[in-house]
Amino acid sequence: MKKGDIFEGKVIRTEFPNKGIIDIEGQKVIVKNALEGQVVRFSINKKKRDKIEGRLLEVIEPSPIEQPAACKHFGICGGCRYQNLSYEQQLDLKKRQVEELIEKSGLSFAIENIYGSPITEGYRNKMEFTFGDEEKDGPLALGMHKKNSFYDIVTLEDCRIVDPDFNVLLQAILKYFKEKGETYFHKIRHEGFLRHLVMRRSVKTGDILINLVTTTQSRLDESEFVNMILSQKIDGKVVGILHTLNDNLADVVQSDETKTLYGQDYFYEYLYNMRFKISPFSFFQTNTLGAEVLYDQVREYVGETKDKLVYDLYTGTGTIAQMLAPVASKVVGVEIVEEAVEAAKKNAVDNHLDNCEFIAGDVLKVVDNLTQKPDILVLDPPRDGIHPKALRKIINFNVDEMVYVSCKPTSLMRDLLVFREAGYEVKRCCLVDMFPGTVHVETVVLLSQQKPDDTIEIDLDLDELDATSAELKATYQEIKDYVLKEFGLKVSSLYISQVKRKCGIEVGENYNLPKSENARVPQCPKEKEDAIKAALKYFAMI
Ligand SMILES: C[S@@+](CC[C@H](N)C(=O)[O-])C[C@H]1O[C@@H](n2cnc3c(N)ncnc32)[C@H](O)[C@@H]1O
Repeated sequence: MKKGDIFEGKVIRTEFPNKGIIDIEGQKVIVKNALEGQVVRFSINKKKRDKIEGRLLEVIEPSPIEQPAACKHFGICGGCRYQNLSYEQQLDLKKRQVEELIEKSGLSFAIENIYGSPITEGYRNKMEFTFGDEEKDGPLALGMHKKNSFYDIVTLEDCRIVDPDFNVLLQAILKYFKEKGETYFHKIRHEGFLRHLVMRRSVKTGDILINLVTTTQSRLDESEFVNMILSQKIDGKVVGILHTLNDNLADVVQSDETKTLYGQDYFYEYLYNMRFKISPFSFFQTNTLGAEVLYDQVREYVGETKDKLVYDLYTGTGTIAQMLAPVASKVVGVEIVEEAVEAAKKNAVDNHLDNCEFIAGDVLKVVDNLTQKPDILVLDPPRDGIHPKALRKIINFNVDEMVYVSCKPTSLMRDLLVFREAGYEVKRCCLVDMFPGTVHVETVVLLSQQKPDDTIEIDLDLDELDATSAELKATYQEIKDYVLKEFGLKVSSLYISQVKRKCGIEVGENYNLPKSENARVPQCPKEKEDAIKAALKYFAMI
């Protein structure tokens, strides 16, 4: 098998996020965007020692789980990859993908559930559209990057995941600039005017904030642009029109200067009847109704907060912090975007919360100054996860429990391995699908520090436990002694019981039952599990 060779094969599974796996002559080939069950033609485009990648050329046979996509741009637009699956199939696939990642990472915990988004279309409250051309030197386009393309843009006439108002406004703005013969900013030549169009809309009020991002290479007729937008027939209400000037070379929305052309430079969104002021550059969950599902899970995993000090690291506009504040002693939020911190402070005042503190800065540095040990930590970092040095400092807080919210399962797994090294185990985990139609999924985990006294509340009557088991060959003490001698590890009876059950050895019904409903049941770490399994093998029990 060499670069350029063409093959046909059936996709055996789709790994996170959208990697089709095909077995060719016993070798695993990764073909991006190929869906499990499809028969595809592909060419080999990368071959490294342990990794072969193919480029999808054609779907020869559809997958039995596929259905016609509702979106007319599906297959061309690089935005959504799972529009051709029923919502149930999407949820099932995302759950299986994360389960596979857990196993591949050598971690062992179960996903309790995957919670779906309350709405699966028009759920996005924010979208960043890009100006460009549909193909080289084609007419002006405004929309999303085409699938696998860095340059070409597909003009979106009817994007299914944004509010219909966005589609109307997008068309009107594109028409306006086309008629003016305006240019888009060319990423190679660094010439041109139009860069991005960012729209945000409150799901609860219908208020819309529009931000046009351009270079300074041309001039915008501000009042004409504003009047054109205000004359559009939409359901919501445009409350602010902004113009951001950005002459940076990087293809991201950032600001050298932002002018308010009309109305205000913020809007409000509501979560749990609390009001949040959202400014143009501050983070806010893009699926408002989905965010409430996500935060319900965060709240459940955080548990009892009465009289407790909570740190909400990577707090954005302070949503999680303010959701927990009414039932906590104090909440401290840390966020790198100053504008978001200002909004968070204002939000806390508006929501009549006087026990929230928000600190602007990098978590990596700010935690050095947080001398008080929190009772609970909530972590909701950006896609790349937690900076390794920040992770160390977070572990040094030595809290009993942490809730980690992640929008990228692969970076979460990397961070969980570090937490495990430091003695934290995943006690609970669930997924929340905030992004229907796309490959993304949000993961929430509850991490618990394993301590010897965690076992105090466990009801263990060892005599009763296995006395009836025909397979009983070694006592718990003999297993413990063996593991200590051979592996230098101390293991509890609870862990032995857990591993025995995993290995299919009958144990008494009473083992591992906590006395109270809220009692924590620590799970045997992988290293100890392996050692116990070795002992069970030694005593010929498995
Ligand atoms: C996934 S968002 C979570 C925000 C918030 N928890 C929410 O649910 O709306 C991650 C946030 O972390 C912020 N951030 C990124 N890097 C950071 C850093 N090094 N220190 C502090 N905040 C950071 C981002 O600006 C963003 O607001």
